[in-house]
Amino acid sequence: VVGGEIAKPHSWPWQISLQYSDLGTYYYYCSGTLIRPGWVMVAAHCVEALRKWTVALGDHDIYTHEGPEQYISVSEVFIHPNWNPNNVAFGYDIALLRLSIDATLSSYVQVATLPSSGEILPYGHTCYITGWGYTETGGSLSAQLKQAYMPVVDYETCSQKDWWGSSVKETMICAGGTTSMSACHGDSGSPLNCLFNGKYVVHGVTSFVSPEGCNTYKKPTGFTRVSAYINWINQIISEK
Ligand SMILES: CC(C)C[C@H](NC(=O)C(F)(F)F)C(=O)N[C@@H](C)C(=O)Nc1ccc(C(F)(F)F)cc1
Repeated sequence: VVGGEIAKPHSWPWQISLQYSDLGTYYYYCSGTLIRPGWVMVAAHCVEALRKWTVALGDHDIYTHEGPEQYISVSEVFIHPNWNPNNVAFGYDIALLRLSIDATLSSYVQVATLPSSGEILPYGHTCYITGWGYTETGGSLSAQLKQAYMPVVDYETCSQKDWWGSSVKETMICAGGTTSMSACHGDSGSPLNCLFNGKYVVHGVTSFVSPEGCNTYKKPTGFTRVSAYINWINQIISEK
């Protein structure tokens, strides 16, 4: 997350970090959102590699063990069938991870609220991106969870040719792009938390930033629009 500030610890209790272990060492890889006690929503581009994934819940500083963390292994990965690893512009950058056991819910670990199917946010709607990704293009991960205000940019604006043009689809959400805040590498899969009647609803899954740099003018961060995938999510969760 470029810009913004360090989040108040555990104020985004559905935020998870996706780690993989290699010879006993854990590596932070991506972020995600707890959507059921036994299910996590991430970006498809995070889980293409066949790895032993572990989800860390109740985390704030990814490098120190502070107490409330739960580490749960992933038993199955469901990548959206239409995801094309060679073209993030097609969309479908969403995947679901089945946890080997259900997370224990507490004030540190909560399930996110998802939007209703087809819900579209208006231009300027208040959202926050949260994540441990790079704090600058070419920088490094943030040890502590960060948050940044990212107002929604509607499809009409975001698909203009000097913005993302035809690379953005209606199954995506654009946010930021004219402020000093953006997602950055490592924020992949992070939730876009949008205020609705005083509650935060997770409307986006962090998908892409400009190859020219994370916070590029008129290249807002691209998110998978969760409300376009509610039926798929419910189908996977109910039958598995
Ligand atoms: C691995 C990538 C698919 C996603 C990767 N995502 C991220 O770094 C994050 F954290 F913002 F989610 C990214 O944006 N990487 C940059 C370097 C990139 O490739 N951006 C990008 C590429 C193509 C388009 C296209 F095709 F849609 F125009 C848009 C952005």
